[in-house]
Amino acid sequence: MKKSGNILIVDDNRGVLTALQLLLKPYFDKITVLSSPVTLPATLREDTWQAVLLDMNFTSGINTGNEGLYWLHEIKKQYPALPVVLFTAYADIDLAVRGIKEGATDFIVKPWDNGKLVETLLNAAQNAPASGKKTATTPASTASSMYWGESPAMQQLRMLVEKVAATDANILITGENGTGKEMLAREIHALSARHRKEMVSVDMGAITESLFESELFGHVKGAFTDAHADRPGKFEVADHSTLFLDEIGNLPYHLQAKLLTAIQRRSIVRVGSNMPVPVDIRLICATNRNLSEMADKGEFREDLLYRINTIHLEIPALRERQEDIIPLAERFITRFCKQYGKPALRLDNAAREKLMLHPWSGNIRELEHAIEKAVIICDGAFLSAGLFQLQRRNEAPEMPAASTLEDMEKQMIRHTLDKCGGNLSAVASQLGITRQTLYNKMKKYGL
Ligand SMILES: Nc1ncnc2c1ncn2[C@@H]1O[C@H](COP(=O)(O)OP(=O)(O)OP(=O)(O)O)[C@@H](O)[C@H]1O
Repeated sequence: MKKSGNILIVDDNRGVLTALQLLLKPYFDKITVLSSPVTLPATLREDTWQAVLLDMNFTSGINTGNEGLYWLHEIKKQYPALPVVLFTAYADIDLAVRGIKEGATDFIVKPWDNGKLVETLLNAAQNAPASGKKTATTPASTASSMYWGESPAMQQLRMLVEKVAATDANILITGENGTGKEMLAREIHALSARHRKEMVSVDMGAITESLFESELFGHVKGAFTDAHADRPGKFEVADHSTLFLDEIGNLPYHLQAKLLTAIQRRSIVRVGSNMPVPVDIRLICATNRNLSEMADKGEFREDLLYRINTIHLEIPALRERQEDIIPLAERFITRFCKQYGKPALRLDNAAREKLMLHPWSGNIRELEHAIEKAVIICDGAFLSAGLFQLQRRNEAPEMPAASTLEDMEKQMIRHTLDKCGGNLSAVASQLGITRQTLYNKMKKYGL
């Protein structure tokens, strides 16, 4: 029988550890046991793992299970795709359900049934990406810098992503502009067995109709005037990898059939050839449009929609997950402070409030840009509300558009001077700069 890779068992009862080592020996290549979770992070780094069996109650006498949940969290932060099975001494369904919500794959109640325990662990190990190769324990931080956030909607999305990333199911990602659809596609690719090859992206909104076939399916030399050599299309380039079709809702109706044929047949034919070339791709599509509504109106082929949305992931708008605004902003601040060689800046209270109240119609992209501008302009230790000139949709800009950073800074100072009736102390404080810096800048810009 083929064994199921490496398993790590954490439990503070040595008798349990010994029993499980004996029981699981025929099923796993390597069984490592830890009687304390303290060394768990280091042990995880030492090898690749297909599953972890994690006790929930470590501190004798305090059987709240919180310590188990804490360690579950720690594992999932670093290794989101690694299956974790919870092991609990009590049939504490609430706790187990909480664990499942927080990313555990399954749970086993003590005293356990041997057959069921083996089955549960083998199932979990099978769900590790890449049949249990390195991806199972590739730290999330190396996958991408995507921040999931604390909101229930994003946590739920994360759970779903961890389940489906390792499969080859076609995925449709929807969400408003700037919600992170492409970033999510990259995250899924990074968590999948296909991550060794780069994901191939195509912006369907940017492809001209005349180039559609050649871009996606390639061409052979002489197929048309400019076809000076054979050239593979994106489908072939993405062979054994992920093909990301962004803005799929912008694909004209008559071209949708051609895309459908390629997906259905799992092969393409280069323009000017009649030889089908098989392709093995995982398809992820994204759009900010409502494809079901488009299908109802006859603007999007229903059969294509059915093909591409085996799994549908909807990213909520940023305004619908307010609790994620400040943590995201703080991540961007750290990143841009490093990028622009600034000391670690912090948001002051008024700025926090302003960011929380803004509707962010441009979602995370808008927030990212707002933070970048504020970090560049800020001179003090705090990012103040005045540094965020946020514009609401359908509202005249607070200031006319500026073409360069200096223009922008000049306009921002002029605008704040007007707003504060020329009170320089108020202007300096609103902009988060010292009076001296304000004088210098006013002099520089002739204000
Ligand atoms: N969860 C996240 N954590 C950190 N940064 C994010 C996250 N989501 C999005 N971003 C950042 O926000 C910006 C927009 O993200 P992305 O391009 O993935 O959005 P999109 O939904 O595909 O946008 P569009 O609809 O315009 O194509 C990017 O710079 C990305 O780095």
